[in-house]
Amino acid sequence: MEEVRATSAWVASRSSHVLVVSSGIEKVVESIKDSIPKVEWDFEGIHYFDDGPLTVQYLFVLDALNFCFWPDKDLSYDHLASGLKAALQNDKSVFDADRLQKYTGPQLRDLLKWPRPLPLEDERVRLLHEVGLELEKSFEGKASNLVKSCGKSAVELVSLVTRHFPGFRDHSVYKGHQVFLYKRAQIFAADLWGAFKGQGYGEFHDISSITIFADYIVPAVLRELGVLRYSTALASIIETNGEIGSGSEEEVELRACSVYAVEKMRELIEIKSGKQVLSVDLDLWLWSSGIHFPTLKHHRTLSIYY
Ligand SMILES: Nc1nc2c(c(CN[C@H]3C=C[C@H](O)[C@@H]3O)cn2[C@@H]2O[C@H](COP(=O)(O)O)[C@@H](O)[C@H]2O)c(=O)[nH]1
Repeated sequence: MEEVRATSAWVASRSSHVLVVSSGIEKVVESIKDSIPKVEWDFEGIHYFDDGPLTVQYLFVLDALNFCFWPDKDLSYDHLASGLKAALQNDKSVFDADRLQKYTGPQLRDLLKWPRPLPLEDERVRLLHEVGLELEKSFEGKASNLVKSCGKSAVELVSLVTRHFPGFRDHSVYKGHQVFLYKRAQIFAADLWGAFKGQGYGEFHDISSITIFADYIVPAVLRELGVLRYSTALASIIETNGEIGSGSEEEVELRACSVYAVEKMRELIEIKSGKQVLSVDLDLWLWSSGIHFPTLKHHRTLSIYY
C-alpha cells in the first residue's frame, strides 16, 4: 500500500484545513506504547463466520456495501453486518453471484429488514450487481477464488480487488494529484485476517502493509485525541452537521491526514517499544473508541467509498 502511504503523506504536507499535530501524536504514543489496547475483531458479535468460503463471500458483500450510514440517524454498520448475517443464515444461496446481479433496492432493504430506503440505495444495488457479475466472469462466482489467487498477499488482494471491481477504486484528485485511500478494499483484507485469525483465507504475509481505513469515525477520534486540528471554517461545518463535498480539499485532507497521522504514530511506537505495530490494530482500537463515543461529531460526505 505504498501508494496510499505516499499520496497521504503528500496531502498532509500541503494540507490547509487539517493539521497533523506532532505533539498530539507523541502524547498518544506515550500513553499506549507499552501496551496497545487490543480490540478483538468482531468484538460486537455481529458478523457471520463458518470458517469456510461462505464467510469470504459474506465479507466481500459486506465490504462492497460498507459505506455511508450517517444520512439515516438510526442506521449503522452493525445493522448491515448483522442483517447480512441473518440473511445468510436463513438462505445459504443469498450471496450467490447470479443472485447478487439481480437484487433491487426494495429486495436489499427486505434482506436487511430495514423499513425504509437505504442511504445511496441505488448505488448499493449497482455495486452488488458489479460484484456478482465480475465474480461470475473471473472467479467462478466465488470471492474465495479471488482470495486464493492473491498468493497470501494483502497488497496483491487490494490490487486484484481494485483492478476487477471499479466500485472499490477509492481515490481522489487533490491539487492535481491522484490520491489513493482504498478504504473498502483494504478493510476486506483486514476483515479476512481478523475473522480467520491470520489462518487459511486470512493468512497474509504482508498484513503490516495495510494502512488504516479512512472513514468518517477515525478522523473524528484523532481530533478528540489532539492528533488532528481543523481550521475554524472546517470545524464549524462539522459542528453544524454541514455536508462536505466528495473530492473536496477538505474531505481529502481529513482522510489522508488520518492515514498519515496513524502511520507516524505507528513508526513512533515501533521506535519507542522496539516492537512491530500493525496499522490494522491501531485502526480497530481507534474505530471502536469512536463508536462508543455517542457525542462524537464526524464529517458528512455522501460517498460510496466509506
Ligand atoms: N476505520 C474503520 N472504519 C470502519 C470499520 C468498520 C467495521 N469493521 C469491523 C471489523 C472488525 C470489527 O469487529 C468491526 O465490526 C466500519 N467502519 C466504517 O465506520 C463507519 C460507520 O460508522 P457508524 O455510522 O457509526 O456505524 C463507516 O464509514 C464504515 O465504513 C473499521 O473497522 N475501521
